[in-house]
This record gives sequence, structure tokens and C-alpha cells, in this order.
Amino acid sequence: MMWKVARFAAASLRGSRRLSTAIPAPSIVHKRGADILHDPWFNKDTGFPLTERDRLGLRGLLPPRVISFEQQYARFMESYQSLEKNTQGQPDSIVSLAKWRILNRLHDRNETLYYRVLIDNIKDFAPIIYTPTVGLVCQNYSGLFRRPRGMYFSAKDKGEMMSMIYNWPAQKVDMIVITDGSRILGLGDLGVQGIGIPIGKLDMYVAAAGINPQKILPIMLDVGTNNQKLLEDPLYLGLRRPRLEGDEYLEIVDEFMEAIHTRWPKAIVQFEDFQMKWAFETLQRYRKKFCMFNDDIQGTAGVALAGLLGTVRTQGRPLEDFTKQKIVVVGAGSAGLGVLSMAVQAVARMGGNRATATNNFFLLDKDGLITKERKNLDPAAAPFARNQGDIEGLKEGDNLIEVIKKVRPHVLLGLSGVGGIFNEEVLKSMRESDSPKPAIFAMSNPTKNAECTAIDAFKHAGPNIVFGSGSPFENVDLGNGKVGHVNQANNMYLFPGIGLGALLSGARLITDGMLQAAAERLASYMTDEEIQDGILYPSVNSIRHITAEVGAAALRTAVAEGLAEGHCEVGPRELQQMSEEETVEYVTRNMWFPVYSPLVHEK
Ligand SMILES: NC(=O)C1=CN([C@@H]2O[C@H](COP(=O)(O)OP(=O)(O)OC[C@H]3O[C@@H](n4cnc5c(N)ncnc54)[C@H](O)[C@@H]3O)[C@@H](O)[C@H]2O)C=CC1
Ligand SMILES: CC(=O)C(=O)O
Ligand SMILES: [Mg+2]
Repeated sequence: MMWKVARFAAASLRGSRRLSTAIPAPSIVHKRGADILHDPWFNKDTGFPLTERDRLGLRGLLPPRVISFEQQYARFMESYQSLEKNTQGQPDSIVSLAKWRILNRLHDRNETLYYRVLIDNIKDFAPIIYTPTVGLVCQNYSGLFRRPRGMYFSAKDKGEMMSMIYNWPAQKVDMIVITDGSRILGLGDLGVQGIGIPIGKLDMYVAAAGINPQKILPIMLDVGTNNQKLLEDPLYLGLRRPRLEGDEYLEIVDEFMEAIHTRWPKAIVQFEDFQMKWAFETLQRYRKKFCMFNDDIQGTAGVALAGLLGTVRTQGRPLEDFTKQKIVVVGAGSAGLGVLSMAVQAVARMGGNRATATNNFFLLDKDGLITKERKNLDPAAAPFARNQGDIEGLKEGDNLIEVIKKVRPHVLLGLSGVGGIFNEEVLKSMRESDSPKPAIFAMSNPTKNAECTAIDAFKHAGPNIVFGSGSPFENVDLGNGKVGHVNQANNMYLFPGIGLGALLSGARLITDGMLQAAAERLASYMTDEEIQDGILYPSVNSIRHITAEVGAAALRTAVAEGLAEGHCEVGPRELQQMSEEETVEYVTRNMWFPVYSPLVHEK
């Protein structure tokens, strides 16, 4: 689908529950007795039926009464709700961590129940297992650590990775998220504590894309940390040494990628929260060799592009007018540069001139507006550097207020990691925007790093703005019965579909074409009515539906580009013969859904 806007039937069709699979196939288990109870993949707690208890050597290891899945579910939700009640009035961080702990305990014990409550309550639980709480969890990781999750490859493992990878107990891995902990959300270098991010991202893969949790693998690549506080913390769990640099660093990542590819040649690797220099370097190094992508550069770009195109629609203009939108991006890191690169590609695809595509883009970093006069101009930012004076008075290093006043942008987009940088003066200056509906995207995470709050945005920039933020905020009551809608402009709307589409196509690589198709599908998902209400992205409650659509778009492009090798029993030819609708059905059918399946013991 190109730039046309698809219309959809009732929003109720988008609920995740409709996507559940029917009869559970049996699972083969190679253990018996207490070992099963201690394995969260197979454990059903008191839910084991009596026949299964007999078959698996569980008789006597559990209280006699069998509790149904529904009862277990209700009991967990009651505990969760009483925790909410009992922690009322306590500081947000205490409440959030208490909620994370209760969910994490269930995750450690019974994955089927955990993922079911997560999927059914994704709007309430995503902010706990994902941003913003996951940031707090990473910051407090040493204290919260109880049992390991995922794998840890450290600089000390050099030369061992090819054999270490076989320590992972699952035979098959489909989806890997890896970080080196060097730029965790907007919280900086958190070293080994960044493992919380791959875990949270993969939880979103299970919830949104239905990736089987037995086939996911969170990875921490511990190459040291430059965070002095952590290096001095006696309880810090990572290597207590400065980060490896240069070739020493790349040799570790190369060895890891080779090891993964040797054991699971079809696994998809998502790079997450790497500092900018390594984010770009590793993407260039591996994207033509492995099926991988960088979520912060590429996933974020697609979500932002969908928001930018939605913004054009809110103004009642045709999508092609995107080429005329003046966009100020604050933050010239992996995310900000990724967004602008994809925006250039979009202009080119709309028939715009690639050479002049950046004419309406304005990029700032910590030193202000980036122009060609910048000393030591970063080559990655160079394509977006302005000529001094190409708008009257515009000059190197202009601060944000100066830029907004001179440019009067349609869009102000923050990916700086600096909380509150869109202050009252900045937001008020957006009232002079050339757009009837100026857009403000405060995309940095977690919440305290957001460039502004939703309330401040509507209060200072005016009630007619369009607003998006990386972490969730409540909608804003504008008075007179009107609501300022808050969009969660987060890459969670794309990465699960990109990964799932790549997996089910059996793509050898993840190409720009696949990423563009995924972003375009997200951009066309909302109806005109929703867009007019300032709603640019679907509700998190329908994340499985949007992921199926995004996944199908990526899959079809992989097929069209001749990269699809097929998945399991579905070969490339069958993929090619599927209609658009059949592709969405195929993707949906392949989503794992948590139900207790009968366990069959095999030696
Ligand atoms: N909503 C979403 O889906 C996503 C949000 N993010 C968020 O974006 C933020 C940045 O991520 P990266 O680009 O990877 O980080 P980065 O560290 O690569 O880049 C940060 C950029 O912000 C600039 N900056 C710092 N202080 C500034 C200031 N006072 N004024 C203007 N610019 C300033 C830096 O110079 C740098 O160019 C993080 O907070 C991250 O959580 C990142 C990816 C996805
Ligand atoms: C959402 C995300 O990927 C980030 O903030 O880094
Ligand atoms: Mg990230």
C-alpha cells in the first residue's frame, strides 16, 4: 500500500482477544515432577489437571484441589488490585516498582498466566514492563535482581561465545533483542543493568506480535561501563571496567553475531539502546549480512514518520504536502537522525526532489542549530546541516526559541533525552507556527526525560495542537467538554511487526523497503475521523491488530524484493500467492496465544 488512506470498520474489530487461537496443541516436555513446577514455561501451578499430575509425576507435589486458569487469572488480578489500593498515596516510583515486582514474580513462576494477563491488560501493564517503569527497574537492577533472565556475554567471554551460545536451554530462538547498556532510554550508560530493556522489548514482542516466549532471547553484551557511580557500587553486577572501544569492541560484537548465526541462522536480531556511534556502526556492519535492525534508528523513524504524515492529515491537506512541512528536530542522535533520514526517503517516494528534501528540516543538538559552519560537524548529521542565513537571520548555534521564532515550524519533535527542554517559552512560541494545528512530539523516555508534559503542551502551545509523547500521559481535559488527545509516539507500534514480518517471511535481511512499508501501513491505519480528533496512532489495546497489519506489510515487501525464503512449512511461492488479506490472516494465525496446553512427557 502506498500513500492512500485505508478505511476500517468498527474499532471493536481491533481488540486483541479476537485474535486468540483455538485448540491448544500439546507441548512436549523433557522433565518430570518438581522440575516442571520450577520451569515457568511449563508450570501451571495449581492448574495441572489430575490426569496430567499422574502422567508427569506431580501427584502429591501440589495441594489436591485443581484451580482453573480463569480462577488463577482472577486471583492474580485481585492481588494486583489490592496492591494498587494499598499503595495509594505513596510516591509514584514506589508504586510502580511494587507493580513491577508482582508482575515479575508471576513471570518467573508461570509464563502462560503472565503473558495472558499482560495481553489482556496491555494498556495498564505496558507502562510497568516497558517505558517508563522499565527505566526505573534498570536503574535499580542490582537491588531488584533475584534470578537471571536472558544471556550475558561479557568482554571476558572473548573466544568462548561460539560454545556459550549452546548453554541457552531452548532448541530454537526466533527473536533476539540485544543491548550493550550504553544509552538506556534517556538515562545514559547503565552498563549491565540495561538488560531490563531487552527483557521489556521482548515482552512487547510476545504481547503485540505473539512471538512464542520459548523462542525469545534477551541479551546483554557487557563490555564495561563508563558510569562512575556504577563502577564504584560494590553491588554492581557487571564488569567493573571502562567500556571497550574501537576494534576491541567490534571484535566482541562480531563474535557474538557469528555465534548467534551459527546456532540459529534464521533468528532476527534487534539492536537496542546502543550509544549513537555504535548504533550506526553496527547497523552498517551487519545489515547486509544478518537479518537485523536497529530499533532506535529505524523503528523510531517509522513511528515518527507515521506521526508526521498523520499531522499533515490533521491539517486537512493531502499527504504530498508533507514535502512542505517545516520540521524542527531537537536531538541529533541515533533517533533524531534516523527520523530525518526516513523523512527524506518519504519525500523522495512522494516524487519530491531528494536534493532539496532537507530544505524544510532543522536539526538541533546540545550546541543549538546545526549548520555547515559547525566545527567538527558529525558526518552523520552533515546531510541535515543548514546553510547560514537560508532563512533570514538563521545562524549556527541558534537556540531553540530563536529557531522556532525564525522558522515558525509545523512540527517540533524532541528526541534529545532532556526532560522539560520544551519549556513554557518554547511551547508559547509554537503558537506562532505556520500550521493551524502545530504538532509537538516529546518523544524522549522515560517520562521524566520527556521534553514536556502533555498538560504543559496544551496549556502553553494552545488547545489546537497535536501531541505525542514517547511514554504515556493521560489525555488532557481542555474544558468545555473537549479533550486534548495524547498519542504515544513510541516505536512499540512498529518493532513487533517488523520482527514478525521478517520472521514469517523468512527474510534474509531487513531492508529499507520493508521498513518503509511497515511505516506506511501504520500511517494509513487511522480513519479520517480519528485523525481529525488528533488521534494519530491506534490504542495500545489493539496492538496485536496493528502489529498483524504492519507485519503483513513488511512480509509482502520481503516477498516482492525476493528476500523471502519462507517459514516452517510455508514456502516462498505460497507467500507470493497470498493476497493482502490472506497475508494478514497468515500473520495473525501464527501469533502465539497463552493457554495451558496439554503436556506430554518425552525422554
Ligand atoms: N519514543 C520512542 O520511540 C523513542 C525515544 N527515544 C528517546 O530519544 C532520546 C534520544 O535517543 P538517542 O537519539 O538514541 O540518543 P543520543 O544520545 O544518540 O542523542 C541525543 C541527542 O540529543 C542532543 N541533546 C542533548 N542535550 C540537548 C539539548 N539540551 N538540546 C538539544 N539537543 C540536546 C545530543 O547532542 C544528541 O544529539 C532518548 O531519551 C530515548 O529514550 C529513542 C528511541 C525511540
Ligand atoms: C522507546 C525506545 O526505544 C527508547 O526510548 O530508546
Ligand atoms: Mg530504545
